[in-house]
Parts: sequence; C-alpha cells; structure tokens
Amino acid sequence: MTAGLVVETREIDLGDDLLAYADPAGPLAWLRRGDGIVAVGPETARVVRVAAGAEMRAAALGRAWDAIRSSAVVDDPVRHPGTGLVAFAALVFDEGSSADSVLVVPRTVIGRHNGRTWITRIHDEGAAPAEDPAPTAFGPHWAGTLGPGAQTAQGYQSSVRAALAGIAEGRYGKVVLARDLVGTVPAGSDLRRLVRALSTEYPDTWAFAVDGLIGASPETLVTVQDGVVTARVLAGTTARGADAVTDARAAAGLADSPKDNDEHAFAVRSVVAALAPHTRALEADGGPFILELPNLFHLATDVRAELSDGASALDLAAALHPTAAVAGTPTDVAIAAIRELEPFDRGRYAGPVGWIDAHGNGEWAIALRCAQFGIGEGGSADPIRLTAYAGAGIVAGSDPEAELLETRVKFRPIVDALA
Ligand SMILES: C=C(O[C@@H]1C=C(C(=O)O)C=C[C@H]1O)C(=O)O
Repeated sequence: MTAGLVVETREIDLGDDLLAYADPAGPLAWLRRGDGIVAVGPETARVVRVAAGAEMRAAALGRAWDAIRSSAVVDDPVRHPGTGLVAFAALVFDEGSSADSVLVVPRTVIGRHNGRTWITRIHDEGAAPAEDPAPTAFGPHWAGTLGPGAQTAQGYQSSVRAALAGIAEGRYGKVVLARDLVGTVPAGSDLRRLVRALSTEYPDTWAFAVDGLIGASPETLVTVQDGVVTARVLAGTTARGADAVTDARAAAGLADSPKDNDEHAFAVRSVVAALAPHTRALEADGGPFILELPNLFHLATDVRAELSDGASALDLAAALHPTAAVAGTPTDVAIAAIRELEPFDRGRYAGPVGWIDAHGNGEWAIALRCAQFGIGEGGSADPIRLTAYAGAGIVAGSDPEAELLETRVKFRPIVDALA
C-alpha cells in the first residue's frame, strides 16, 4: 500500500457550469439542478476496480474505501457533505457480471451546494497538489448511432411472456426485465455534452458519469447527510400523454391502477425492510405520489429515517441493492429469472451509482436511463462503443407489448441525447 493521501478543501468562486472543468473524454460527475460534484480533468488519486470473485463487491469496495480514508490527512474547513475526501463509484447489478465495480478518487474535485462552491485537491503525501483548474470549451456537437442489442423487441416480448408464466406458476411475484441497445459515438466525442443534455432536459434526476456509465436517474437509492437517510422508490410507470387531456388521463390511470400500485408496494416494502436495521424513525409517505418526468409518470414514495448504527452511504446502498424496483421479488428468484430471460450482462445498469465522503455521507441513485460507454477501449481513432439499457417490472396482468413500449419511453433520454 502506498502512502496516505493529503486532502485540502477550500471555498472558491467558480463559473456556473461545473461540467466545463470535467474531462471531455471521460467525465466524472454527479449533478442535479447545477449542484453536485465534478472531477477536474482526467487525473485520479486512487482507482479501485473489483471483478467477480468470492467476496461481495460492495464489501470489497467498502474495505478499500476505509483504508483510503483512514490513512488520509484531511484539511476541510468547509465541512459539508461532499467536501474533503470523496470518491465516485458505480457497482454492478449482478455479482456474477463480467464488468467491474469501480471506485474513483479524483485528484481534483469541485462542488457546489446551495450557492457555495469549493475545490478539493487530493494528492499523495510528498507529491505536489494539483494546479488551479481551468474550464475547457465544449467540443463540437456529435451524434451517435443506436440499434438493437442482444435482446430484440420480439425477444423481449417472449421473455415477458416467459416471466408471466413464472408468475402464474407462483415462482415469483415480480421480475424486472430489461433490454439493451448498442451503438457508437464518433471518436473524440466530448461526452460532457451528453451529461449536460441529460441534466438540462431532465432536471429532476441525478445526472451521473462514472467510468463511462452516463445517465440521468430519477430514482434515489439512498442519501446520507449528517445522519439523515432518504430514499425515493419508483415503480409503476406510464408514458406521458400527447396533450393535456390524455396526459391527465394517463396520470389518473396510473394512480388508480391496481397492477401498478401492487408493483409499487412490493418495491416500497423491500426498501423499508433493508433500511430498518440501520435506522430509526423510518417514515414512508402515506401513499405513492405521481412523479412527473418529461417522458413519463412514475408512482413514487419518499422514505426518510435517522441513521442509528453509523452505516455509510455505501453500506446502505449495498444493503438496499437490488431493490424490487430493478430486480423483483423474491430477490434471489428474480435474479435467477433475469439471468435466464435476459440474453446480456447488465453490467452496472440498475446497480448503485453515486459518491461517498470520508464521514459516510453520500448520494446514490439506481443507474437507470443510462448507457455504458467503452471509453479507453479501442484506439483513439475508433468510434466509442456504447450499450444502453431500459427495463420494466413484470407482475401478473402485465402486457408484453405495453412493457416493450414502456422500455422504449425509458430509452428516450439517451436516444434523444444521441440523436
Ligand atoms: C427498470 C427501469 O426502471 C424501473 C422500473 C419501473 C417500473 O417498472 O415501473 C420504474 C422505475 C424504475 O424503478 C429502467 O428505467 O430501466
């Protein structure tokens, strides 16, 4: 193990756009309505990758993070969640995935919260701290291509029918099935443009970019801020209407749908059960409310609690994952059904993505409405490959065609941003 890290946070004035400081080829960012944290440039202080193995990957990352933070010397007069030593991370959905779970400590981080902006410099003991950061102009606009992946539209509907048979046989109550789209973006594309487009178009989501996983998730897996824990459960979805009348009808239909309310109740129960051992004064909103996104409506429930055992945001993300919103119920049977019915590896899609600081604060979303870019995979002249994913919860009464259409609407943020 190398020497510890030296960390220094200071308040500074920054322009409006934190993304302008990020690495165009591999942005590292977590943003919502302009607030959040962004790594300056490509340089990192530590990168931990965990491949499939005997140990749960979140536990391995947690241990690595404990070692990094316990040997760090931190000077942080700002003392705000996300200041001081901080890491971005993205974890795989399925422990058996051939993708890595990853934790990245950048060399320089800038952040903004409620009008305060700061910079954190992180370097090895004895090394020089990073220079003052400078924004770089965005590269030219680019467009990507996207087409069918391993799971075609036909294949998806067959998998939904197979899941309905599994539900009818009583093997599981709910399973979330996804499909994939694959494509490319031109070599040298400024990927910050995608992050910016997603965060502008979908302001009520977490826009994230971690190790090539880029998306805009409406679903908060968990946040921890000075001992307060929150989560936002989404399950139950319908596309927005084309005009005011059909839009209102769609929202009312969702609110009244027994199928969607059942599906939602499954998901809320799984979150409450996972948080209960680590919290007290756990409150889930009375009934679900309708969350309005530009492309669809979701049934949503906000959960809030006080941390009772000192668990970190990463610990809680690991305890919560996979929720019924992205796996199904019972969890282990649903995971087995996903392995059988999805002809691709989810990688980090539907896994936890977020950040953690040295005090255990953090914000984590479920990696939805996203694509994994193969940054650094080919030569610098090769197009960058990407895989996008979207899924839908299958319960008794689900219609294969309606579920296919739901995935199409969920792809829209990424598809539009690549057009
Ligand atoms: C699986 C996805 O979304 C999840 C499934 C939902 C549903 O089935 O209604 C709603 C929100 C998410 O929890 C996805 O976006 O890919």
